[in-house]
Amino acid sequence: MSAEPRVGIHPSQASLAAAVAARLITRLVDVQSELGTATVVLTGGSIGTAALQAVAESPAHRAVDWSRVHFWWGDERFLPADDPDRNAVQARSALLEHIPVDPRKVHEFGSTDDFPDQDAAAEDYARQLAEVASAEGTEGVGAGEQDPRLPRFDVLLLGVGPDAHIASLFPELGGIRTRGSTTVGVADAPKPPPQRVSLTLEAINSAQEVWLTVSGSDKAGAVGLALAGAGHVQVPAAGARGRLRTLWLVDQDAAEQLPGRLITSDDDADD
Ligand SMILES: O=C(O)[C@H](O)[C@@H](O)[C@H](O)[C@H](O)COP(=O)(O)O
Repeated sequence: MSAEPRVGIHPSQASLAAAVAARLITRLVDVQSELGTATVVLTGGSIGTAALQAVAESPAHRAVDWSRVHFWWGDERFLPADDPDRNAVQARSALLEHIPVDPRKVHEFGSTDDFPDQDAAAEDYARQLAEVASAEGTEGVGAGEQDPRLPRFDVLLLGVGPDAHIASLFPELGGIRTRGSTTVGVADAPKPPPQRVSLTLEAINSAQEVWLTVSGSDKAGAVGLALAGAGHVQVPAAGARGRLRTLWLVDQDAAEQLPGRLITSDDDADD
């Protein structure tokens, strides 16, 4: 089971980041009231980081019990643990250092400090995912049968590159074609640094809700192609689907080449 994409358009990058933050807070509160613990998968990139900063700045974030939120990442740059280009380092300074997280629930990808290469870091992340999944069991799972190798992802955030990559799954490369594993090491990413680790498309698509957050006219072609139904090997963003909801949250500039039938305001994105 997977959900057809819905699109919400925002006037500017700042209003998009604020809207993603407000949605995320609301979703986490809702999941916590139903299940106790909630799980979010974070993304790197400009809008992903701006949204985390907007969560930190929103007084509403106090409604979330952050000690009962699990944080995972969709991908990571394979660099030293404290490198400022790591998605996790950026997420820490944008949000995680400002809220009372439980450090045992913050699951960063391994770094060059601890692993000889990106494949070893990817294997370790798959092991961590499976371990948390087995501790979680199948209680309170949402739409569809839960993959035993993966915890329940309530919201999975993705950025989209101008080439339509998501996480570190780039067009036509090995990562986007990977089947049968939940994570993958990437050796040849066209966006620096070349060495990265990523969830696979099958892991991404196990999420209850997938939100693709996109800003800027350099992404308009990628958004247009993905929503016009392109194939996921050429246009990885086209393949991202949540089980319950697939939301494209974009700003006006990124929406320039959207197929007309998909143009709605953000208020309609949930209909
Ligand atoms: O490591 C990364 O770079 C990201 O995880 C990547 O998938 C990112 O989200 C997109 O490239 C969009 O990035 P921007 O919003 O900065 O263009």
